[in-house]
Amino acid sequence: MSQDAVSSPRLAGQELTSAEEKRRARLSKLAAWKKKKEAVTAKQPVKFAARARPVPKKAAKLVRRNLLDAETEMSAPVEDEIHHEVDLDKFYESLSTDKPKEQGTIFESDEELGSESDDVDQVDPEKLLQAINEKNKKTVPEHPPSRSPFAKSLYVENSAISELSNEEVDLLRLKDAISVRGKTVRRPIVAWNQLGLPSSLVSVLETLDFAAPTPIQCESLPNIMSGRDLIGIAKTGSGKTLSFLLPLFRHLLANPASSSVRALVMTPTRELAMQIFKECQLFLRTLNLKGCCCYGGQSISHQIAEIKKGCDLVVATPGRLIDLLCANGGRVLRLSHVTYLVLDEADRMFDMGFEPQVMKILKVTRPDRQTVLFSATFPPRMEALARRCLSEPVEILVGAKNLVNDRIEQRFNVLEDDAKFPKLLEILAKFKLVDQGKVLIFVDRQDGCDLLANQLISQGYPALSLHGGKEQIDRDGIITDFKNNIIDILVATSVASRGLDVKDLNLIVNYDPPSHMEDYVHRVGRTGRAGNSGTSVTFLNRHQERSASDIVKILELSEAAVPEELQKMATRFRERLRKGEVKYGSGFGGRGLEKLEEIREQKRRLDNGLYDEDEPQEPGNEDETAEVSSDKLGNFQVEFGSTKRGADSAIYHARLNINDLPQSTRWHVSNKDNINKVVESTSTAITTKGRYYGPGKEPGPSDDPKLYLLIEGDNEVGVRQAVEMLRRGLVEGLKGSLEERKRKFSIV
Ligand SMILES: Nc1ncnc2c1ncn2[C@@H]1O[C@H](COP(=O)(O)OP(=O)(O)OP(=O)(O)O)[C@@H](O)[C@H]1O
Repeated sequence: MSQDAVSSPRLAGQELTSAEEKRRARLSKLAAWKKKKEAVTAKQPVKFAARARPVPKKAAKLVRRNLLDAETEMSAPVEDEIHHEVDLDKFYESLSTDKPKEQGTIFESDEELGSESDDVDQVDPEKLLQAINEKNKKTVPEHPPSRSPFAKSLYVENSAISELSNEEVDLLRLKDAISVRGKTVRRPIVAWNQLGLPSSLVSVLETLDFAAPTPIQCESLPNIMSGRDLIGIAKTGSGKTLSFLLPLFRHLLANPASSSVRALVMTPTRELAMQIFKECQLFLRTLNLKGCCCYGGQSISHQIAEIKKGCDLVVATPGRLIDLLCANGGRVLRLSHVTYLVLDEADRMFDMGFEPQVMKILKVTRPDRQTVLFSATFPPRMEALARRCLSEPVEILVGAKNLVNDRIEQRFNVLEDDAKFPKLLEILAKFKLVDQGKVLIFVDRQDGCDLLANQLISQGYPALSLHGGKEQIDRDGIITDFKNNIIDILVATSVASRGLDVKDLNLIVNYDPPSHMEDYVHRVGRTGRAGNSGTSVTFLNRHQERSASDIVKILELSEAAVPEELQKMATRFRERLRKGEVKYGSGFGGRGLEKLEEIREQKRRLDNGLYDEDEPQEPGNEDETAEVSSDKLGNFQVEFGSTKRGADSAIYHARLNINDLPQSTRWHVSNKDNINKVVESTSTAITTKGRYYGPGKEPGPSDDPKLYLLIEGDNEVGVRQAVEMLRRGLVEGLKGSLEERKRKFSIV
């Protein structure tokens, strides 16, 4: 497709000159979109298939909304939970005006931004790449950090704890399989009253009515309240949130009020940010403090207004936080007074693409701040990165890393794909006979998510679906409805796997097994929380031996029983390992385990014909580093376009040529996990097309084209976001190749 075929998001024939004109055009586009959506919504007849059981009135209404969402959402502007929704749009705007980008414009709302995507397709791909790189170099406005003294050592050990012998302390830790590391680690407490809290915080704890602290709280609270940086790893549902919130509010109380934000909690997802902020409410009310929750998909102007009123605490996702920090030249939000910082679900936070954002944010907080980091899973590769943000941290590990809570009964069904739905119905029927609790069903794709929810509805099980392709307002509403018992079955992608704390959620079904084992731990960890028990059922087909092998490893590490069938699959997989047919590796670390993902990916690529015989098949073995130079970036060619689908709708696409990139970079950008993340976040479909042609080879007129990724979506914003995410993967891949090269040449 040529550049001429590129669709322009501009209104035809109009040359928009002023920002105000452009703004009006965006608003009118948005209004047209909304009108269209309303019209579609009003027209859709809602049909329910024969019901096996009556559907409650309110639930039926919600289910109807769910159905309608599934039908209309494709035309909605899609935003992801963490990404640069505002940044990217600002960037597009800067391209269209061809002026140096001003830092920190205040935008009207995210919706407006979502529809703003001028002119980028008019730009030469190389210029585009160059400009995106420029954007990435953009710095968050810095302000001199506050130098006013603050107190962080706020803990005096209770005499009952001091009197314990070292052996008694060891025994306490042994009981809960706790390991601690670090200089002068505090002894654990065993009761709330050993924390020496001020009466206002005691009254909050009384309201919460938690009889005793959980193991992670026992260990982390004395250390954090002593002012130490801390890495806390504990199972899902073990009370990590209070482990960082209680010291946070203790810290705020102990230090003088300020007109600036003093404490910051960063979380990877919007849902988690909302949930944590909800947990803050009781503290904020009781202590007469102010907080603000900032995440994408919500009106930024509302958040700006809240911040301007003055906030002691901000709970935020990194992408939106950066937007706020840049807004109005840095005059809206400053973090130069932040003395207490939390990174929740830290491993995800450092996951692909988010590290630079987190680092930028950390850079504009006080360097002498206290930083704490919590997660249930923490792959070894994240540790070094995390340590860069903390100073001499105490490390607390409750139980073994990456293990499933032992209050969760883990069941497995090995079955053919077409037997999955009948089995699900059977499980639901049995569950509903004996349990009034809620059910969360995980699938791996957004379309599968809507489909399964609708299939369940047709069988008389009112269900909602939740995934990254839904508008934020719907996502919020769906979670609220699920939490408030309006609906008791939720079908979701892994967007709901982390942090979600829903009472009486007693059954998790992995309708599709998760691709990462960390994700397995988080998914099943939505049940069996706060000392309750729960059940998880995971469906696998007999070809998913690798997943079986990983799960068996988790079960073995957790000292849980391993079902015979699963064991057989794992044994078969390990047998193939021994024969050298596959190599092993997994998210659970260990030097020999690192490469599994790559090997799986390599096989998939071979199956898909991504390599030809001329090309070395083991990534990293060949010396391709000579290829890696900055001018290689010029090969990152993107072609945007659209095809009309009807009078007023179109399918948007982008074609990203990857054939001529270095092999490991191509690998990095197009590996399954990366693609899944992008698809999940942007509601696009991504397919590998064409065929690989080695250096110097070109396709003939009747040959398949060179290898490329085809990104398709119902809205342009999603397609462009997908391209941006892939581009980030590409840059990482290039960096990786260069680092690899450095390593190769520095070892003597
Ligand atoms: N000391 C306690 N006693 C009883 N319940 C508690 C205690 N502390 C926290 N809880 C409750 O336990 C539940 C799980 O806590 P929380 O959400 O903090 O878990 P988590 O470890 O952060 O889980 P995840 O890793 O899945 O995010 C919440 O409903 C919380 O209110």
